[in-house]
Amino acid sequence: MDPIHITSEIGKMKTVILKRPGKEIENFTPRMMSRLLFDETPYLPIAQKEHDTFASVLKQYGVNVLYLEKMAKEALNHGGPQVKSAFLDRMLTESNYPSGVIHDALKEYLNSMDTQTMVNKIIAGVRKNELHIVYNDLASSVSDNPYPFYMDPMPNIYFTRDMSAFIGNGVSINHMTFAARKRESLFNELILNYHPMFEGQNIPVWRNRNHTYSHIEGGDEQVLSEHVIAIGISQRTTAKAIQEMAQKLFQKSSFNKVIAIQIPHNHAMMHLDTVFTMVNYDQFTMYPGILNQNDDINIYVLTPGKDGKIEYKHRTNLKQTLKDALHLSELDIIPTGNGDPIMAEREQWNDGSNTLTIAPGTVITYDRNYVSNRLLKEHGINVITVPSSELSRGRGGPRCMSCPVVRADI
Ligand SMILES: NC(=O)NCCC[C@H](N)C(=O)O
Repeated sequence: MDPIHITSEIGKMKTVILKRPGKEIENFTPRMMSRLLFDETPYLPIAQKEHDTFASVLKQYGVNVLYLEKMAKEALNHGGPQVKSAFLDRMLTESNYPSGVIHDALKEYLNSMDTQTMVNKIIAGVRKNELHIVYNDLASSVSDNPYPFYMDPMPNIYFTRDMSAFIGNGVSINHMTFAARKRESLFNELILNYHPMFEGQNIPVWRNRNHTYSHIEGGDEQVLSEHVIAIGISQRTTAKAIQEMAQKLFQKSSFNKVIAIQIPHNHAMMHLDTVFTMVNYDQFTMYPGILNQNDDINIYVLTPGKDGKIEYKHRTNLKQTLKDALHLSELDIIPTGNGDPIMAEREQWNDGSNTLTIAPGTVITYDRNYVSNRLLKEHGINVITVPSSELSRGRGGPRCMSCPVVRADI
């Protein structure tokens, strides 16, 4: 079996990568929140408890749960001192210290820790009062302002869905949109290159993180079947990135159709999976607010054309487009909040459309979205709920908090 195997969004989940929330989610102030893409200041002990419940539900259903922070440590230890040094240089460069006295001091500080503490520290952020640096050059002296951090925390990293996505037997390691999240995928790159689970396995990289003008995030990438992938054109994923990805997938994989779905560009629905997810062979959830007054939405269906070119067709009927692509005669689209405009908007905000399917027709959702959950059950879905008062403050749900590596074929 390949170390990576994702041919659907719903096949029985075998292996998943999570990140347990740590100090990073309480190492910021209300003034930093919007830049760090948070809407609140979570209470860490409860967030951890809720996350542990989420992990234990996955384990009860037979999923092998891996932790990103532990895999990063294992990759660094396996790679040895040179890999560790290069990783720190890259992380410091992307934290705006490519060289100089601050770079050197931070590197020495981080290197003095055992590897797991170092990984956790990078994620939690480094405050200025943790080390005493004597500035000896203009650039460093000028950066000596009242801002309390040398390295910002990475509070969004528990949304492991977004920094990378496993697709088929390969991976996309994502160049993310906002500065608050860009460094996160350095961990995914490290794990792919040096973790014993992946190292030396020639894993196809459908797209790497070295892009400047286009970006993509895993919340927008959904494998619908072994031939079809849906990708959101969103606040976080550009049409150019989708086109580049389609080109690579059409050349080197079994995928021959990309359904690009254009969703509104705003923080409440930053990724496709905040408004649309697949929950069974022929069932999806959808937030009705993404459709216009005629129940239309802009969809572009990309297929391989002549001479390596890509053809695309504009469509507007989501249901029919999905039925055609998945060869289904019927399709059930279950509206978030049962279509009630107030409940739909409230529950979408708290990730009511962000269901995580762990087997066909079995999903994990947040308990707080009781209207959407009830409706899912009425449509025959087996709904397992997890507590969510603190986890939801980061604007992501069960799908966002999971990065599946292996699923059984459907
Ligand atoms: N796939 C997802 O929708 N992930 C949720 C990401 C939430 C995070 N606060 C962000 O804005 O990136």
